[in-house]
Amino acid sequence: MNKYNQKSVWERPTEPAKRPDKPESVQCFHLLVKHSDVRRPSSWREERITRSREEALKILKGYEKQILDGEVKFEDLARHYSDCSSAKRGGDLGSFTRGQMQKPFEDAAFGLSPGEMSGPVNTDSGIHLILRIV
Ligand SMILES: O=C(N[C@H](Cc1nc2ccccc2[nH]1)C(=O)O)c1cc2ccccc2s1
Repeated sequence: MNKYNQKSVWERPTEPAKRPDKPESVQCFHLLVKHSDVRRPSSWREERITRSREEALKILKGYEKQILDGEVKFEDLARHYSDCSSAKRGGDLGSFTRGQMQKPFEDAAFGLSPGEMSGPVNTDSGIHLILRIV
C-alpha cells in the first residue's frame, strides 16, 4: 500500500514510494456566488447582492451538479454566473502561490490534484467552486 496515494499493488515495489511534491504554485479556475454577508455584496452581474448565504449555497450546489453530470463546462458556467471579475476569463485566476488568496481558498486549491474540482468553499467573498488545472 502506497501511504501517499493509498494505492495498493500485488508486486513488491522496486523502490520506496515518493512523497508527492508540494506544488509551489497552482493554476485554478473558480466560480463564485456572493451573498449578503460578504465583504463586497456587489459584482459585475448585480449592483446589490441580497441573496442569503443559504440561497447562495443552493445555487452553487446546482452548478456543481450540472458540472459533475457533464451537462455543462466549468468555464461556461463561470463566465455567465460567477460574481468574480474573473468571470470574463471563464473564471481563470491564473497561477498563484501560497499567501496570495484567502486562506480557505488557498487550502482548498492546494489540496486538489490537477483536474480535480472542489466542493463548495466559503471565504469572505462568498462561496466558491474551484477547479485546479495545473
Ligand atoms: O478577488 C477577486 N475578485 C473578487 C471576488 C473574489 N474573491 C476571491 C477570493 C479568493 C479567490 C478568488 C476570489 N475572487 C471580486 O471581484 O469581488 C479577483 C479577481 C481576479 C481576476 C483575475 C485574476 C485574479 C483575480 S482575484
